[in-house]
Amino acid sequence: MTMGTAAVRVRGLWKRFGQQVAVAGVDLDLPAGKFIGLVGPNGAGKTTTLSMVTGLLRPDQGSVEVAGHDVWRDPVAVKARIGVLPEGLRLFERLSGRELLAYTGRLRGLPGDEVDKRATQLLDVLDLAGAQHRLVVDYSTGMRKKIGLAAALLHNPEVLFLDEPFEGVDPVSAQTIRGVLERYTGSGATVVFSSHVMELVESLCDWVAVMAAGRIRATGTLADVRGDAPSLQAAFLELVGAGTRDTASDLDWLGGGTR
Ligand SMILES: Nc1ncnc2c1ncn2[C@@H]1O[C@H](COP(=O)(O)OP(=O)(O)OP(=O)(O)O)[C@@H](O)[C@H]1O
Repeated sequence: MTMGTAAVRVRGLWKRFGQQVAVAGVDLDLPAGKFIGLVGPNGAGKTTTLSMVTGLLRPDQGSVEVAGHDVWRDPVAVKARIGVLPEGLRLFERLSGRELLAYTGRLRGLPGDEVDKRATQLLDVLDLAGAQHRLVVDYSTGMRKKIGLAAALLHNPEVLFLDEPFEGVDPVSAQTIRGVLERYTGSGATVVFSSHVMELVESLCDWVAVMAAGRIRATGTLADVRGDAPSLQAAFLELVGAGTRDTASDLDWLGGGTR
């Protein structure tokens, strides 16, 4: 894939769960080689969108292309080119971290010695070398994110999708993950990650898509989306119209007063 082409191209994407419309007609072009943040409040539809984009959830309507291939017509081509760290990551709990990477690498069709080499480096960079022979079931939340990230990177994907990768991760591990991702995008790969933490997106991303109530509300470079607002957070609150409600008056019983 050449620079300048879209890493992800979404057209007319819809998903309903019963009465609930989770994704309401999303169109999105995400440029290759960027660090991209998909931001929005809880329930905006980020996870549902990423699940459909990565071939984990079938859309009601619409199309998705990743790295030039249609996700639903050509799933094998797409899955070979992407890495995914899903929300609520499920791992093989009774494997050690090292075994999990070995298994993932072989599933990806990599030769055994290459898997060993890459696994050793990833475990080292992600500060998991000391825990590599412990079972995944005994890993902490942050360690699980890191081993999940290692598994998603092992085959050197063109596009990496991360759903809330920093949730439950301590600042030191977050810095480590960040370093790995920056190096990876620096080499021309694309990272798409979802988050509701604006400061994080602002400090990491060069491109953002703002989502609310199942729709894309703004998309573009960080500077474009931020506009004249002092921060992405402020721009975001303006976009989704959440800055005006006086929440304090709704909770007048909270603190002090009657119990
Ligand atoms: N499997 C499901 N069944 C029913 N409703 C669902 C399902 N998955 C998502 N939803 C609903 O769709 C909407 C979008 O959810 P989604 O998880 O995509 O949001 P999100 O932006 O990822 O939120 P968060 O930041 O809280 O993870 C929500 O109203 C949610 O309740």
